[in-house]
Amino acid sequence: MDAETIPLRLGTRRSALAMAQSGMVAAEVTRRTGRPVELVEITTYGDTSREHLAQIGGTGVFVSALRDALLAGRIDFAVHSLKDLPTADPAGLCLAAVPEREDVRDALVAREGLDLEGLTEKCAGRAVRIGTGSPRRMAQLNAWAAARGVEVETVPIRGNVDTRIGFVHAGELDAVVLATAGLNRLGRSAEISEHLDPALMLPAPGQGALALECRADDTELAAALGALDHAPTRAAVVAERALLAALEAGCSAPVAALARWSGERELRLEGVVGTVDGATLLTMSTTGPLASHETVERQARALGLALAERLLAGGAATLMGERAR
Ligand SMILES: NCc1[nH]cc(CCC(=O)O)c1CC(=O)O
Repeated sequence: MDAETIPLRLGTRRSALAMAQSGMVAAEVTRRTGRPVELVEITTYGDTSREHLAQIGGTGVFVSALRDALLAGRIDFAVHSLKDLPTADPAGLCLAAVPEREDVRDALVAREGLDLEGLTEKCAGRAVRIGTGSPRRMAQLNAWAAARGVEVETVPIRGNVDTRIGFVHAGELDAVVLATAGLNRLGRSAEISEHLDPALMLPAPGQGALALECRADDTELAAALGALDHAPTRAAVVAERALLAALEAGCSAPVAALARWSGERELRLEGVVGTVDGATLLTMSTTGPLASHETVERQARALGLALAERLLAGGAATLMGERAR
């Protein structure tokens, strides 16, 4: 067989979201490179464990089995949700492409299609029960509730999108919070009752973006996959992840970050660090007019670092430390 017609093996988790994401990327790789792509299912610890994510150590549980398969040569490339990727660069692998980002916002899926306001009215006299296991979402929901003088009880849940939304249909929860991007990719955007404004709920670093990873020595494939790269998205997630890395926070810490372009050379980065109970939220932002004499990625990273330093000077480490007590 001709090298060009041997299918590329794309490793994917078996969850509906992972399959949807991998299927979309596979089609796009074929469209842009002419290479056929076959999906190879990989089971990760994050899929089999029933423990809460925070308890099994957070970062990387969805990712490491795919990386092992890559390094062992069982697959040629993998698609990850960027927000699930640990910030450390893995030895022997390269980030071949960051495709254009989906909607970055979190979404509320609530009973009777209500929004947050509507829920608080509906549940007058008792706490609104909202399912999420994410310390970042808990912190911001609790802060919102405190500012409004309403009662919200966050309920830790895990499981795939179906399971989570099922708690609402079963009447066990009033709502759940999920990433809009995931729901859109699953064709379930009609179930969203409110897109949460980033001013209320700043998303996780990398949310809505995907990462295509292959072996670093597979330079030909890396170059081919590069056709899917979207430079503005890559710069934005580089800034967000630089902030996360500098705070030394994993996905189990209440940290949010979002970089948005406002013009061709202006990247605005916003970060939130808080306590899970929402009693304190530290929100800061910075805007980088990016110079043309230096690479965008380098400057995006510097932006993330600078904002992290300001957050740390403002007490971010203490706030994150309070989470552990
Ligand atoms: N932590 C799980 C995870 N990783 C990526 C997404 C959604 C897709 C994305 O953000 O790109 C989700 C589910 C969720 O947060 O609702």
